[in-house]
Amino acid sequence: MEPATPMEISPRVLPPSDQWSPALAVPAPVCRFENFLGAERAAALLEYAISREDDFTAGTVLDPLTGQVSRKGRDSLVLPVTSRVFSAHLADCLPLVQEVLGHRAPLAQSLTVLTAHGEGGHFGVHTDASRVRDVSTALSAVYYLHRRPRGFGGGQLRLYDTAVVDGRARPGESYREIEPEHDTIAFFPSGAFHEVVPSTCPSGRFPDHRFTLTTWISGAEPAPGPDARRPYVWQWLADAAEGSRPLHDAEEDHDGARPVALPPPGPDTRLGPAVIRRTP
Ligand SMILES: O=C(O)CCC(=O)C(=O)O
Ligand SMILES: [Fe+2]
Repeated sequence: MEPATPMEISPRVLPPSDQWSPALAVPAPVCRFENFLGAERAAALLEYAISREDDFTAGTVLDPLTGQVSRKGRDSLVLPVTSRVFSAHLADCLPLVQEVLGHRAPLAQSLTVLTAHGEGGHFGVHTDASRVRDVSTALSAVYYLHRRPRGFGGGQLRLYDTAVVDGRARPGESYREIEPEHDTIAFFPSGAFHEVVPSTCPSGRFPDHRFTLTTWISGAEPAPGPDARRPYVWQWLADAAEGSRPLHDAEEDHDGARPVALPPPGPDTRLGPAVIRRTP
């Protein structure tokens, strides 16, 4: 068959205009790893989380306008933790994550909490501005754990697009949903609006909850002024998140998490841009 000749769409059909006013919907960059810790370590970590049932407390939020700590819009259990091994694994992944997300700022420290969502568990739309030093350069990472077969329903992570209209950014209405699959981790900008949709847990048993290790990764110092090299998407996300930035300069995390320094990536890191480039 002869290939069809392209037809010019006449300007009578599509008249020229100098009045374009594009409304962008920019998806938040996200990077997911499957089998992040591997079956054995993931299973051990899940059993550890379950064994600490009595130590979890109700998760809090920080009101961006008043700086008040409350439980508004959130029903999650939390337990602040640290883990040298988890931090080292994160550090090994970060060069690749930064490349995929178009992230350029240096990263130095992380805060981590274990969380559990059961029947009616949820976390309303928010940014992670209250957890990080500079929301325009920080990363959030959520590592998921659950028993199989899964004892909960729902609980997807919804990552909202940013709408940019006439150069002004605001949270969009469209979103991408991430399934909380066992032994997977999702990295995304802390300035991106996101939520945990309500979960169900028919058995009501703690081992059937939706568990996470949630981490916020920041630079050591607030990033200096506007950075000309910062990709647009990070600037837009930061602009849209501006209203959610807490006013007070908290020294303490509102769920009790403590910052720990990230180690440098290991010398025999398997996960790095160089490894990807060598792949044919
Ligand atoms: O559990 C999740 O999927 C996300 C949790 C979250 O957004 C948070 O703890 O700030
Ligand atoms: Fe969050």
